[in-house]
Amino acid sequence: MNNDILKVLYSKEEIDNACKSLGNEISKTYAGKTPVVVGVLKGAIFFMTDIVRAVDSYMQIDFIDVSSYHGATESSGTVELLQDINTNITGRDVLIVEDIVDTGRTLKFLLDTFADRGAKSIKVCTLLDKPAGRKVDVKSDFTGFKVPNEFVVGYGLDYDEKYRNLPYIGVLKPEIYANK
Ligand SMILES: O=P(O)(O)OC[C@H]1O[C@H](OP(=O)(O)OP(=O)(O)O)[C@H](O)[C@@H]1O
Ligand code: HPA
Repeated sequence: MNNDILKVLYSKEEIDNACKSLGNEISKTYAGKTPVVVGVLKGAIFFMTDIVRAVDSYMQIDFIDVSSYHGATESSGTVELLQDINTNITGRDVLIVEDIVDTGRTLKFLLDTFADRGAKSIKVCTLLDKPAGRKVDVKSDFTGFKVPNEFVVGYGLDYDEKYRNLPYIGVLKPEIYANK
């Protein structure tokens, strides 16, 4: 599996450090509050479990499962809601935890959905931001790393459902997806 990786962008140690520093920022922002922290499945699974443990604040956690890539390196353009949260977020402070913001379509869908439900505030924490991929105008409040315009995998991020279990984030060799 490691042979499919062109280069490592962020090691496990760099990711751990980013989680610590984001956790400190988030703790300050939510001091005295009890946000609902929503992890976006499946990509954000590992980041979510690391980030919530780095935050010193009362919180509720929940998960939402959305999908738009379907085995490709380009967004299908349509965000499908596969599984909703169980928490009533009306009047609540919501923190969305994402692995990556690329076109921004997934995040826009989530921001609109949670705003329609009457969230008191909505903030976004993403490990990776790929500004060159943006198709819709959305922004993250807490960002780990800005990544170049390349398809990245590992630490939850997949290509065709593979590579999520890599402990680091790397760039996939183009021949892996070119031959599909
Ligand atoms: O900014 P965007 O272009 O919308 O891309 C970002 C989204 O794409 C990926 O999810 P995907 O749809 O691949 O589902 P997954 O998390 O289950 O892999 C990723 O986990 C983000 O949620
Ligand atoms: O670069 C990426 N890698 C994996 N999943 C993604 N979803 C959006 N962009 C990416």
